[in-house]
Amino acid sequence: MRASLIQIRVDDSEPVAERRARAAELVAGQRDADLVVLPELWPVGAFAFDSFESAAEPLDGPTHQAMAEAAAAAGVWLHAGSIVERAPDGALFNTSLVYAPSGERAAVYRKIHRFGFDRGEAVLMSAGDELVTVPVPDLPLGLATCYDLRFPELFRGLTDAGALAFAVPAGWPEARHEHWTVLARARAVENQAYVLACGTAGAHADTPQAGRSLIVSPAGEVLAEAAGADELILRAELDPAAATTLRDRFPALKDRRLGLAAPKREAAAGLAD
Ligand SMILES: NC(=O)CCC(=O)C(=O)O
Repeated sequence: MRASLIQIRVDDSEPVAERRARAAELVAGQRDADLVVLPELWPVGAFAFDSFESAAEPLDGPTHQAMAEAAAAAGVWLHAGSIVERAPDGALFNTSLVYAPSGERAAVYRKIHRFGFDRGEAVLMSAGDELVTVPVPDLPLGLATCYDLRFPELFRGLTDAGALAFAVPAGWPEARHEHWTVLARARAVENQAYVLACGTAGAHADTPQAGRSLIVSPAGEVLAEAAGADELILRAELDPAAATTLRDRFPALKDRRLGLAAPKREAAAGLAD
C-alpha cells in the first residue's frame, strides 16, 4: 500500500479558495497512491484563530465538495485533513474528513483535545468526544489530530478498536518540533502501528510551522521524513501485514495490566514527607 502525505504550505497571503483548488489538484495528482493525507486546518491555518469564524463551513461545504471530487479523480483513500466545521447549532469543531476512493465520505472525526489552554482553539472550538476508525481495506486507520498526539490513551483506545495505522494531520509549530517527532515515534512503538503524521509547510499567523511530516513503521522505524517546512509530498510503501506480524512476534500489547489499584493513602503520604 502506497501512502502520500501532502505537506501543503499555508500562508496568510493565499486566499482560501486558491489553496483549496491547489490542494485538490495535488490530491488528484496522486493516482499512483492508495492513501493520501493532508494536514490539520489547511484551508485557514491551525493558528489563524482570528479567521476561524469567517472560514467556518458546514460538513457539506466547499472543502467537502472539492475533496470528494479529488479523492474520486485520483481513486484513493483520502484523509483530507481538517476544516473549521460550523455545526447546525453554530458551534465550531476542528473536524477531519476522510473519503473512500469512490469519493464517498467515509468518516468524520472531531478533534478531542483542543490546543491552547485558555486561548485559541481551546476557547473558540468545541471538543469532539468520539473515537473514530476508518475501515481502509487491510489497514484500519485510527484518527487523531495534532495536539491529540500528546494523549497516549486516545491511541490505545484506537488500537483496541482495531487500528493498525494512525493518521495524524497537524499544524505543529517549529518551536516544538522535537516533541512532534518523538511523540509520533512513541505512538507507533507503543501501539505497534503505522503513524502517518502530516504537518503543515510555511508559516501563518506569525507561527512558523515544523513541517517535518513523517511516516513511522509499527516497529518505530522512520520510513520517510521531511527535512523541514517546505511544501512537498512525502511517500512510503506500507506493508498491511507488518503490524499484525509484529504483534504476533513481540506480543507486548497482551502484557497490559489494566485496573491496577491506586497507591495506598499511607504510602502516598509517606512519599510526600
Ligand atoms: N494545532 C495543535 O494542536 C498544536 C499542538 C501543539 O502546538 C503542541 O502540542 O505543542
